[in-house]
Amino acid sequence: MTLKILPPAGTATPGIRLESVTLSRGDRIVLEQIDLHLTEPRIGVVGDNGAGKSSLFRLICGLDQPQSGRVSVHGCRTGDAGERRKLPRHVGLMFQNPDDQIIFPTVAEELAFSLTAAGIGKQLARQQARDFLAARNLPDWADRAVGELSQGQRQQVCLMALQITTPATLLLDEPYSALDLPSQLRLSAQIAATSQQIILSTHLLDHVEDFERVLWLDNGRLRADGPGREICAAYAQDVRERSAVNTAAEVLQHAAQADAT
Ligand SMILES: Nc1ncnc2c1ncn2[C@@H]1O[C@H](COP(=O)(O)OP(=O)(O)OP(=O)(O)O)[C@@H](O)[C@H]1O
Repeated sequence: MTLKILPPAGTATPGIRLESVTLSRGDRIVLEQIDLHLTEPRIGVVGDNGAGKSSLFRLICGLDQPQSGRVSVHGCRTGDAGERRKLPRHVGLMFQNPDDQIIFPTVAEELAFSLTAAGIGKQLARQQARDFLAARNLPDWADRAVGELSQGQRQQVCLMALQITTPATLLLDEPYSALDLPSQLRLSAQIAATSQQIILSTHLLDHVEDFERVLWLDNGRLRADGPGREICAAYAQDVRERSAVNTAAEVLQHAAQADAT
């Protein structure tokens, strides 16, 4: 094994840095030798199922630690337990499945929890949660039971629970996957109106092809990194080519089976 000596982390450097990061789960390498410096306001992440998109997000928000390399988020090193406690001020993750994120029974309680976790007193947090909903023309959502909301509405609650504490970066893991078309358009507009840095993974390339930067993860490796339009076109072309090869192989297999019978 080659040991790589890394220079001291640039704690004053803004943005998100991954330096020679490798993450394994069991004996499987999930992300391999990833080097990234993420400073653009809108960054997309694309790649097949299992490519490592959610794993990348979990590393950035400090939920997982790499086996080698290091991650820093706006100067906060995720590998340092003391600095990790400050991470929620810098970055928030919206999980792929809202039910993995939501803890509290009502919308106001869920939003207030984000604030108390950030150090705001309970009473003030409750009031700020209600004010936040009212400012979004959703005052009647405050006492709604989260369990009675649709999947799209629960996703909206998750996004608001991140936005209310205004971390510098929002990580959105496949936020469109369960949304109908009107809800996708609503979420797109919400994202466009958000001042924070957004890093968004998706299988729906339309949602990121206008982003200035898109990362293409392929089997745990960074296959390409560049302007959204270019990377999305290259990924779509690759998918088309692979599926043409697979289809041809299936046709040959069926023909061989037919001959054998
Ligand atoms: N808890 C876990 N234990 C073991 N392996 C895991 C675990 N979570 C993810 N993996 C593996 O890590 C790899 C990357 O998974 P990840 O969820 O990051 O992919 P993804 O690109 O987000 O996929 P998808 O598009 O399906 O959400 C996969 O091979 C997956 O099987």
